[in-house]
Amino acid sequence: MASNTSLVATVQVRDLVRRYGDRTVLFGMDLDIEPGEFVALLGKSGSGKSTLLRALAGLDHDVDGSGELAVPDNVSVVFQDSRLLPWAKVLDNVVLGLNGAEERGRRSLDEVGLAGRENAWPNELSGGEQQRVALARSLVREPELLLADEPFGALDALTRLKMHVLLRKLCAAHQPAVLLVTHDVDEAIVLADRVIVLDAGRIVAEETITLAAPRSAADPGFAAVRSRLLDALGVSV
Ligand SMILES: Nc1ncnc2c1ncn2[C@@H]1O[C@H](COP(=O)(O)OP(=O)(O)OP(=O)(O)O)[C@@H](O)[C@H]1O
Repeated sequence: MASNTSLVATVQVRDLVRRYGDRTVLFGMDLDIEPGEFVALLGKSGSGKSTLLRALAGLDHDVDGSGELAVPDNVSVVFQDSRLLPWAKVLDNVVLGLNGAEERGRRSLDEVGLAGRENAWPNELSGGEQQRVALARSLVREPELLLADEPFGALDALTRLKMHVLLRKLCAAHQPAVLLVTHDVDEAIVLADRVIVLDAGRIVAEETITLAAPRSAADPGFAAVRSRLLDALGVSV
């Protein structure tokens, strides 16, 4: 018998307006993110990307605005800096606030390639390793929605590429819906199912990425998507 259950979007944003004082930075935004969908958000500096992410994370109590937001209860956020507690060891950072989750925490550390580092202090890890811990801390909570604000922005190019591979693997395993804020057009194309371009608080372009895996910048299809996105960003090459 055919099922008539319809897919309910994990994120529903309707007519979202956000203002700092008398300055409007999001102008009536609409956005749906489906379960397990990976959406990347591109935009120039100041276009409103972090404001949108903070609204979805419920971290924007200081901002005026209106509109409707539906997000799941179980949301994890990863920022550019890992925000690990310096006085807690790696495993304790991962399972902070979760009772009896040590075994799950160990498995998460294993998944991000940090088995054996459970008892290290955060300052004994490289920047890339600290971001791996931040990912483990998010994913151990099995979020329905993962919000990531430039999570690889502070990493060197090689580490960033390794983190792309890791994030794809983790998303395939855990299937959260993802909203990734990034300045990096290639990162967006490599990782996302859909890329959205924001300009001055409005969505000005959207691309569904259908390139076959592994996605390579050498692929002509990749170059075509990149060129359209750069156009939308107002960058001529
Ligand atoms: N707390 C705040 N008070 C006043 N204005 C703010 C505040 N936070 C952000 N803004 C302004 O809102 C606009 C959008 O900021 P937002 O941080 O969302 O942009 P962004 O696209 O994430 O930029 P970036 O890529 O540089 O991080 C910017 O012009 C910024 O100056």
